Amino acid sequence: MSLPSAIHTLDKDGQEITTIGFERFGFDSRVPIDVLRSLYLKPHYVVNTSETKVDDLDKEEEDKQHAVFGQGLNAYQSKSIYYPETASISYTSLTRFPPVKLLPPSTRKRILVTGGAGFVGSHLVDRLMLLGHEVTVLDNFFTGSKTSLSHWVGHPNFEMVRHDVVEPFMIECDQIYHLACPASPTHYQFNAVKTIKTSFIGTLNMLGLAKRTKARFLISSTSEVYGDPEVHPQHEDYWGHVNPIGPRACYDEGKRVAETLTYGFHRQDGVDVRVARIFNTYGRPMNPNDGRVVSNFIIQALRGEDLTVYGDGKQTRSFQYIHDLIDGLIVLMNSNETRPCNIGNSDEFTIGEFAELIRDVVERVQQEDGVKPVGRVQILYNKPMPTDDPQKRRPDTSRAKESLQWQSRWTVRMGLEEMVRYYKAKMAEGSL
Ligand SMILES: O=c1ccn([C@@H]2O[C@H](COP(=O)(O)OP(=O)(O)O[C@H]3OC[C@@H](O)[C@H](O)[C@H]3O)[C@@H](O)[C@H]2O)c(=O)[nH]1
Repeated sequence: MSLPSAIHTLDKDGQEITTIGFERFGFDSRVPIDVLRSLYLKPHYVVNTSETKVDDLDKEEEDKQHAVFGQGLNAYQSKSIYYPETASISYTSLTRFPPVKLLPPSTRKRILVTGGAGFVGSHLVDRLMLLGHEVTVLDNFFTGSKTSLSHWVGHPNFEMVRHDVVEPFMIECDQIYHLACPASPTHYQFNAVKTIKTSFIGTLNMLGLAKRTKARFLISSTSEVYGDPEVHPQHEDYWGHVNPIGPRACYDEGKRVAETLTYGFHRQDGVDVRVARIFNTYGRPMNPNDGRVVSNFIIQALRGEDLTVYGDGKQTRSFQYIHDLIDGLIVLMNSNETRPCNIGNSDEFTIGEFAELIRDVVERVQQEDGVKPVGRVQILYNKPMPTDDPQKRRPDTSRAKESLQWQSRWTVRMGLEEMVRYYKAKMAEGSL
């Protein structure tokens, strides 16, 4: 089989990205990008009809799709085979796990990741596993999915537990990445009381665990703690402008109280803490139905539907690709920085400009793949602005630069191209 040409990704300085991660603060987080892609860009479903045999699909279509991203690397994924005639599905298991680093016990860490089956969590877990650590994932699967980590199930370094962090959990560990909480406005507003309970009680439980085990504790906070900011760009010293009773408050105020708790345990009990304030992040496997702007616009453009901008489209956001965020989280965890740290990309767009960029990227990818456009999708400005939607948002990342020597490497366009290709492949499979 002839392989489609591999994707070359250039960073902001025009250098090809072949490896992700850094060696910093005595912790080496580098892994080849192709190995990571072979895990997260693999199509999930193979559709099996009476005309096609599963074996043919495995060898031909799936490997071809996969090779675009993985440069011919073997796929380390279980498969989900869908039989439309009987509306049933069968799952295959792995015969071999992706190779992980062999670390001596002195450097191998026992790491707990709450929300590890979610969008950010699953990328973090892939990275920590490949680096050779022992990883335990807690997830209640409200927004996370088991399939995002199915390639690790059964691995001796990996455990996945269905658990809701609002209940206490006991385990011996060295580091805790506490990510559990729905993050898209649609999901976190679905059950506001549950969201604030997750941030408050869930964080209280995990800090209690960190205190008992003396584990280092990192919480994923958010740019939403700045609310609808009156200071631009947002530096960590800015206290924010949040409506405490509005529809976003369950998330904003939940994360603010989670930060307060974190520093309470730090001052009172000496818990070793790290606080990442995460700005808008995108990438696969962002839930295509979670309502966030990046997945909405990409899917609309791929389907030939008009793009729905809320309000006048003059509100701004700054989007970072998932790999930059994971680099930032790992560097922060292993640094000595105990103050809150913004992790984001400072390239700022109005949402109107961003809609144009996505339309452009989708058209370019379609052209490269020889797809004839039926017509140009339109950008519509006739939807109401959601209540309390922040008017502008851009991180001041000077603290991360100075203290972590971290800054984003991915251009927004490069990340979007990878994501567009992934969703396009999923649509071609019929699984989106
Ligand atoms: O279809 C859409 C979706 C969204 N939007 C707009 O696009 C902007 C971004 O919206 P998103 O829902 O993607 O994300 P928001 O910035 O509102 O919230 C996010 O903030 C940071 C993170 O903590 C969370 O991921 C999320 O809460 C908003 O102004 C929104 O009104 C559209 O114009 N059209």
